[in-house]
Amino acid sequence: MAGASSPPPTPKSPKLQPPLLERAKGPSGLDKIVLRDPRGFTAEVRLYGGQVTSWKNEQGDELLFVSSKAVFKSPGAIRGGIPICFPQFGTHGNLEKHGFARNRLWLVDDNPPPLPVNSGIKTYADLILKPSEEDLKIWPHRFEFRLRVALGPKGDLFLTSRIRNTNTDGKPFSFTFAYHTYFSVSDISTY
Ligand SMILES: O=P(O)(O)OC[C@H]1O[C@@H](O)[C@H](O)[C@@H](O)[C@@H]1O
Repeated sequence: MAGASSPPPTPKSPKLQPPLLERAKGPSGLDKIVLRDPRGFTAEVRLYGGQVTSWKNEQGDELLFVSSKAVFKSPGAIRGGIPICFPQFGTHGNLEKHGFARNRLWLVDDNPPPLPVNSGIKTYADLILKPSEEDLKIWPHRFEFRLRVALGPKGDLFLTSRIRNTNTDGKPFSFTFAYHTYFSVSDISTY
């Protein structure tokens, strides 16, 4: 029809090539996603905790620390990598230390709302955490926590967190949050 204009296309994130993203099993049989960048960097994110537990450069050097005694199953938290402290950091509230997100099973987010496209990012994975009915008993706020883990063009690791209030009554809530990074160091005595 003359004069009609169609809406601009919604920007789409680049589609992942299957070899770059792989679902795999961790030491305790838990699902993890392995991200492989064509340039040789890799990262692993576990559904348990939405926790990044490995980040390697193109030489295969591990950049994160994970304790050899780490336990990868409920109800504990994985000691190492990048635990996500939410909805409480440390003991700043009445919840268990560092909140419960780090010891919940996250899901793969198959349909995340778009994020600004960074053309240098070829590999990323999206996870989502929503509270269970049990969680709502200890923290009565409905939310969607979306996490994108991405490898950038120089091997940088990008974590993008989006937390949405889905309370049906629109009631606001506050929270504290941290990426509790455990970086690998060659000699702790020099730090
Ligand atoms: O021992 P958690 O509960 O995994 O917490 C990890 C660390 O969290 C930090 O905030 C504390 O200062 C450390 O003492 C603690 O080791």
